[in-house]
Amino acid sequence: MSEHTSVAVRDLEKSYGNKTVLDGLCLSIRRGSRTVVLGPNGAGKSTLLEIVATLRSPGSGTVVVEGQDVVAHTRQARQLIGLAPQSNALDPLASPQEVLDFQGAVLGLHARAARRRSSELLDLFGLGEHRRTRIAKLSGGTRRKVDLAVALVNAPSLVILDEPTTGLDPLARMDLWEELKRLNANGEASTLLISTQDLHEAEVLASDIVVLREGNVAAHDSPDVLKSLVGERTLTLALDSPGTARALVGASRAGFRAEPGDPGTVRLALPRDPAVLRSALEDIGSVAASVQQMRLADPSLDDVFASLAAA
Ligand SMILES: Nc1ncnc2c1ncn2[C@@H]1O[C@H](COP(=O)(O)OP(=O)(O)OP(=O)(O)O)[C@@H](O)[C@H]1O
Repeated sequence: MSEHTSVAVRDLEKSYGNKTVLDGLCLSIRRGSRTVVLGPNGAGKSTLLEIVATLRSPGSGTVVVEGQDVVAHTRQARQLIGLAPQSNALDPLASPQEVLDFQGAVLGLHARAARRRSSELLDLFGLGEHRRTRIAKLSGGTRRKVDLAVALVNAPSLVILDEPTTGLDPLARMDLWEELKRLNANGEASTLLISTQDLHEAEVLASDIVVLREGNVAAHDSPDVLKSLVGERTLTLALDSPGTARALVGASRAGFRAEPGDPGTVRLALPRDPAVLRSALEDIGSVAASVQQMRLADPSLDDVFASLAAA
């Protein structure tokens, strides 16, 4: 296992009855990354995360977290992991302070140390004003922050989040995404492993994306690299008349495509070759006076998902 690897998964197999969910899966999760696992329903995302989190046993294969094998050294591995489960599992009648103190006690901290850690985490998440409010009275977004705070009591090296923003409103989700990025940047959650169904969430959060398909890894790379693999960056120009657009397409040395069904526009997959790019810019320059609008579009994670996960 390299010093840059937080989680090393080798030949992981898991079946339920005769249904194979993970089929010899291999994966290295980069230390310091925000790794987001994507895949269609039933692809095995939760199963994978639960095995890494020591909540489920592998059928065969190995999972090593920060140097600790999750089967051979479950207790040691568990101490390195912070887990915020998919559904809200907190006692609705307890307060954030009580929940955090309790978690500290479960982890074996003395009362004073547990209280100190609770206070640090309440401050870190801006939960001070809610420290004595019953969980049941908190908003969904604030509860999710308490979940996260609970996951961080043991100052884990790896934080695992299964669908962290499900059920939250758009503002609460954005707030939580910012929080997660901040925690990752300041080292409180130095490696994040997150599953989601939501491509926008992946787009905002991920430094690395893993796409699962048929029990194995279909792709694992940065969002930008994955997007560049499945699609092209395109430039669309709206010109002042369909005639100018036709003339530009006809005279172009760089091979513009006309946008079907949209007269007066031309579309160019941005060339990677600098010489071709220059000639495209010269062609565009020749009709510069006619350009009304320009739009640059990147391939999206939807394109990545459609191409890799559903293939
Ligand atoms: N305890 C279990 N017993 C039997 N089958 C299970 C069990 N847990 C999961 N499965 C099945 O294993 C497959 C993978 O489930 P898993 O929850 O890991 O996928 P997922 O990618 O997280 O799905 P989703 O996106 O729907 O949450 C599914 O077909 C599911 O029905």
